[in-house]
Amino acid sequence: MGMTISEKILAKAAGVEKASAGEILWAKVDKAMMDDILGPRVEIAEKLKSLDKNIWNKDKVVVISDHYTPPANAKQAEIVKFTREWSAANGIDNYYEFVGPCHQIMVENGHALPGKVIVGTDSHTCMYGAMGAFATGVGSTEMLGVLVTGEIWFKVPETIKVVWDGVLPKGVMAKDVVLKTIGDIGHAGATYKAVEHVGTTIENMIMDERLAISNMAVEMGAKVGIIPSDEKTEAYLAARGITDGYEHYESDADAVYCETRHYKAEALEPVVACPHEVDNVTAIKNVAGTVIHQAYIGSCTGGRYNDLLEASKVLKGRKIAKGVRLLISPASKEVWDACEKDGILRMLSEAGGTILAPSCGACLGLHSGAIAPGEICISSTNRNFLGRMGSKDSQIYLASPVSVAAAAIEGKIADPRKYL
Ligand SMILES: CC(C)[C@H](C(=O)O)[C@@H](O)C(=O)O
Ligand code: SF4
Repeated sequence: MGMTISEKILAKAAGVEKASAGEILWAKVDKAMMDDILGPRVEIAEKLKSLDKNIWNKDKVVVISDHYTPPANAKQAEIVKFTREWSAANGIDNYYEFVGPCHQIMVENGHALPGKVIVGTDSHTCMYGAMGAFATGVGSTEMLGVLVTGEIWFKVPETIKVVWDGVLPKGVMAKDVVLKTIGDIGHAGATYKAVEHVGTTIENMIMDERLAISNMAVEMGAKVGIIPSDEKTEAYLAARGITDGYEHYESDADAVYCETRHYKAEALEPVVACPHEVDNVTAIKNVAGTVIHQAYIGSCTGGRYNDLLEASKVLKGRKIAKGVRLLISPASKEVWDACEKDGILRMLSEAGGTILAPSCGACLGLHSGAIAPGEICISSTNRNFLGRMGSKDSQIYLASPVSVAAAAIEGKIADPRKYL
């Protein structure tokens, strides 16, 4: 009986020949990521000191201040200062701040490589599954164990295989693919499972699109959301000067899956996740005309170069509706710079968009872009829980960047395909 990609990566990390779903094993961690909100807080630092232990391998630790940058108040500034100083005092060279959400920074800087085991103090660490890594979010206490031992235990997850074949229609993006998948599997339907995304639709996706898919694995309860790495992954890494130090894995033809789902890309139309659950998914045509007050394009889910590029194609030569706010937060400084160089930010701004700093910001209502009571926001982010982006008396529709852009033009939820 063959192995799935997850079983293979975990077997390698545990130093064993074979691993099967359900087994418990201790895996060596290749990279440990901590963000400013759940990372090296005072408790972790105090505990580490009291254990009088050193960090197992400082080169394998990455710390990123992203949820509280730019700080909205003194408290947030203090947390960023503590995170910065803790990282310096502990010899963590891989420290980043004010450059955007942690997951985009991890991928852009080559900290998420194929075949690796990566854990992070953020639930969307699963995003690196798009690079062919076994990557998952952990709590601060588990991270403390990793910092000291360099290892963590896993129950090898069963795998759900999700096959998307065919060519996506114009105006339909990876975000529609993953929302449709989550809508069908349910927000807890993949709890503690690995979801493996394969098929010609996925193979033909650029990395920016694959990252959006793996980013949302946790929104169906999954441990990881893996896409087998390939020549596109290699090219993405080579463009960043990384040509070795990783290995490709793919599932065996006779690997065992607990479930397999098949989808035809041509049948997919633009969808939204309606308030207040990510799996409350329906076709845009069923909610078209819903008035919106804010349109948001940003976050580690939907703020990448391709997201802003596709949104700019919808908005090119057009203006957003009077009374609507279109906020755009590039997923990183690198994305900002590239979009500025290519005139994309200018185009979005001329359409009436407001460009915000690369940050977690509005995605979880921490600062720039929070929404008021009674307001409705359509957003390219990954969560629409009650109060997620601000007031508990507001509503969030999750959609692709082109659907967000179309809604900004009309001031109400609209099908993006008419603008392309
Ligand atoms: C870190 C934490 C506050 C949270 C997560 O773990 O995902 C946040 O990033 C989010 O998107 O809800
Ligand atoms: S951008 Fe949003 S989803 Fe991503 S890490 Fe930040 S808060 Fe979490």
